[in-house]
Amino acid sequence: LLRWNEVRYSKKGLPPGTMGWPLFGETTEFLKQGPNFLKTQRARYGSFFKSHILGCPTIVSMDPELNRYILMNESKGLVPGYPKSMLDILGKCNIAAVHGSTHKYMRGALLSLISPTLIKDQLLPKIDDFMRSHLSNWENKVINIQHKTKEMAFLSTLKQIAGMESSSISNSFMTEFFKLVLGTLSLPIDLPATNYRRGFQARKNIVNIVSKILEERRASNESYKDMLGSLMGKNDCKYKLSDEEIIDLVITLIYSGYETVSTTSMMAVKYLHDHPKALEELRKEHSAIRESKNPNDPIDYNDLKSMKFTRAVIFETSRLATIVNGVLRKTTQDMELNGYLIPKGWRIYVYTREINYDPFLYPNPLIFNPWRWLDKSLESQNYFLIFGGGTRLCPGKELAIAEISTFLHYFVTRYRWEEVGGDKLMKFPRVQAPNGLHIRVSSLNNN
Ligand code: HEM
Repeated sequence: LLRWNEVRYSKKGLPPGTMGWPLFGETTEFLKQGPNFLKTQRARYGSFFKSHILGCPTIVSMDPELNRYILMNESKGLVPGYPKSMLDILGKCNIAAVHGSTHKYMRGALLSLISPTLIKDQLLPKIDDFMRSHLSNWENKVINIQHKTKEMAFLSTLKQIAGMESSSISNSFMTEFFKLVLGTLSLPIDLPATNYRRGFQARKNIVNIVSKILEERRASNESYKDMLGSLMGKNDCKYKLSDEEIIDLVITLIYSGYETVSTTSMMAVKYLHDHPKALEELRKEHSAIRESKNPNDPIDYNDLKSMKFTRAVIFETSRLATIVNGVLRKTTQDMELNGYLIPKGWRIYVYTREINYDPFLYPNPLIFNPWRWLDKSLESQNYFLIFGGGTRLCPGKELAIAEISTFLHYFVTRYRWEEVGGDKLMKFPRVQAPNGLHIRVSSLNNN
């Protein structure tokens, strides 16, 4: 069977590599050995090789320059190639499902909600208000920081979208959203009790919740200063979206920022715990900001811009933990890439993980060293792909930094913490603590 499968994919012009077993390909090796499997294949076949993973013939590209080229050239037929379960559940107007002019329009609508001016005037005050109360009364408790950061990422975004505080609606929305996330990461098997079926049902429930909010708002004639308010704005909004598009945009916003922001926050807590010098420097930055204010004054935009070391901690955490291993594209036509012929419909795994550990780009790459990012030019290098690149460069980058920075502000100025210990951390295929990451928290002022 192995041989037959290799012959089947031995078309002239394809990149080197192996295809594994019919149907399953090399998925087991990929999931079990993760990055090591890809590194071994690279050692054998170079930085551009073929494989068959997660149900699809796939080209793995690990070359930084080629990766950038692929991300810049969507118009040549290199469109997002996310799995079916993800696209089904996130909706057909979801940003990853649309291309060309529709993508431009949806992206424009999204960017209009998170511009620097809006972050400054509307979003940051909401984020501050949320973090201030979310991070209260943690002292003298054992906290599962993974759970808390997940709640935080979801509820803080919901507040920005619909001005919603913790309530029965936001809690049922959160329960449904967690099911939706699991569904997008599952195999698309539509049978009762599968995560896929549950995720799909959760989507329907979320559509109902948001539709109801839209109806109520239309009936009330009030104007709302939040993202939904802008999207529904009749005359002053440049982007006119249907209800279906508004709902899919809401799901896009929550989904894209959820795991990225929560996991980066959790891993920052982990790395800061393990590196007291970095924690001391970070605390110094935040204490100085706090001392210049009254206890109830919020963090403002100038404070945020002054948090140079915090920004460095966020980048170093994203780099070292590799929260995003890479992004997926697929070919819409047969095409030539890097001197090879790639058939239509093949997936391309733009694998960026190894760049993060390249000793020439990041000396001592396995050491947590936020100071390296104080050299601002590192952030604008061509190989910096932590937030993607090209036409789909993460539009939420600065918003994510605002959220994580505000979280860290209240966390390090209010508390000290130690790990309870023994919690397992997985780095691949997703960064997560399967049984939670537990910390014992005490008040900073009690010592
Ligand atoms: C540390 C936090 C974050 C990281 C590391 C991150 C990373 C990324 C990456 C790598 C991509 C490129 C995906 C691709 O090319 O297929 C991306 C796209 C995207 N991100 Fe983020 N992201 C973060 C936070 C956020 C937040 C808070 C939002 C909310 C607004 C967001 C919204 C999006 C959207 C909508 C896209 C798709 C853009 C498009 O297709 O045009 N991200 N992000």
